[in-house]
Amino acid sequence: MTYLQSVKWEEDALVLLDQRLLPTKQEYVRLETAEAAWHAIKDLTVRGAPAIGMAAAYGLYLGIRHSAQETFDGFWAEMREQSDYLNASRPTAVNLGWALRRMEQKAQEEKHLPISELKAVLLDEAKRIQDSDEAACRAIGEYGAELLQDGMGILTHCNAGGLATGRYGTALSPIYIAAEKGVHVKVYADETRPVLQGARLTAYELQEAGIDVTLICDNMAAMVMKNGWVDGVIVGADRIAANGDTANKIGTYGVALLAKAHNIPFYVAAPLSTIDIMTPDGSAIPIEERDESEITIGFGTRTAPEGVKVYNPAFDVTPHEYITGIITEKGIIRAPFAESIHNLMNNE
Ligand SMILES: CSC[C@@H](O)[C@@H](O)C(=O)COP(=O)(O)O
Repeated sequence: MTYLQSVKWEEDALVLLDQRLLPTKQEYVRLETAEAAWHAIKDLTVRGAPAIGMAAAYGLYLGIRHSAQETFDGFWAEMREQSDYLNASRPTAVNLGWALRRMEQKAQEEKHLPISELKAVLLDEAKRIQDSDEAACRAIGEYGAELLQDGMGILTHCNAGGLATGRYGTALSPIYIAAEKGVHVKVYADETRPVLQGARLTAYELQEAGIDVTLICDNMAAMVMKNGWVDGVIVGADRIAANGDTANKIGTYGVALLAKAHNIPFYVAAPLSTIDIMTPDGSAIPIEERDESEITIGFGTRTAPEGVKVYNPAFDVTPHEYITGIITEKGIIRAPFAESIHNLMNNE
């Protein structure tokens, strides 16, 4: 399988695959400041919840690596400021805040170190966040692959594949791992309006990996299900509330309703870092609204009248009652989700 790494630490800089350019161009951008990382997260150069978390962790290191502070208190004040700044780049994916908190916790644990050594420890922590995320994605794939059988049709929405994280991704990981074991499914990839992560990224990476993929417009999912071509849905997540309600790319809720209507199991695949036990239910998940130009001038051509009112939420929330199971690196959890999530997170 072709493996395009979307987040790398290379020669003292954060290096990101520019996901806005795929599938026609593969270009990496080199970022050396927290401001550059903030903009890359905001403008979707790097995207997908876990990758946003990794980029933020490296971004925080970039923000403090030249700090002239000599005491921990001074350094900590600067670090908190940079962390709050990066945390404000996008509101929905909880992995962003999760990764920043993990960096802060590391700084507190190692506060006795001289500042120069503490900086090195923080860079190591960012690398560890990336490594543990990639391992979690592989484990998600192992659990999820058990749900798949040769010849099944699987529908997915947005990009929660290797381009959203490491080699395997979250929602696509079961498909890749199953293929490694000789179990081949047929994937239907929703193109995912407005910015087409499904078309540009999911269809691209599955095709590169030699997986049978068929691209459909979002509004074709019902027909494809009615035709009997879909045996299961697997999507990623940007934030999962304590009761299992799940925020994912806009359109996911509609897919879940369709799956329910057609009696098709609907799975969410996500690492534990995407579960936010501080958010009681979906109504408390902040939903990012993005610029109207994503809809009116999507790809360089104006497709709507000047001045038309536009509503552009980037995510929606699927209530837990439409979710068959959540595939995590610790196994598949099922209803009652509040209880399953509580048990899972308290055993961590
Ligand atoms: C792996 S993140 C979950 C995805 O399914 C999806 O919602 C996503 O990639 C997030 O969207 P994006 O706005 O591209 O960052």
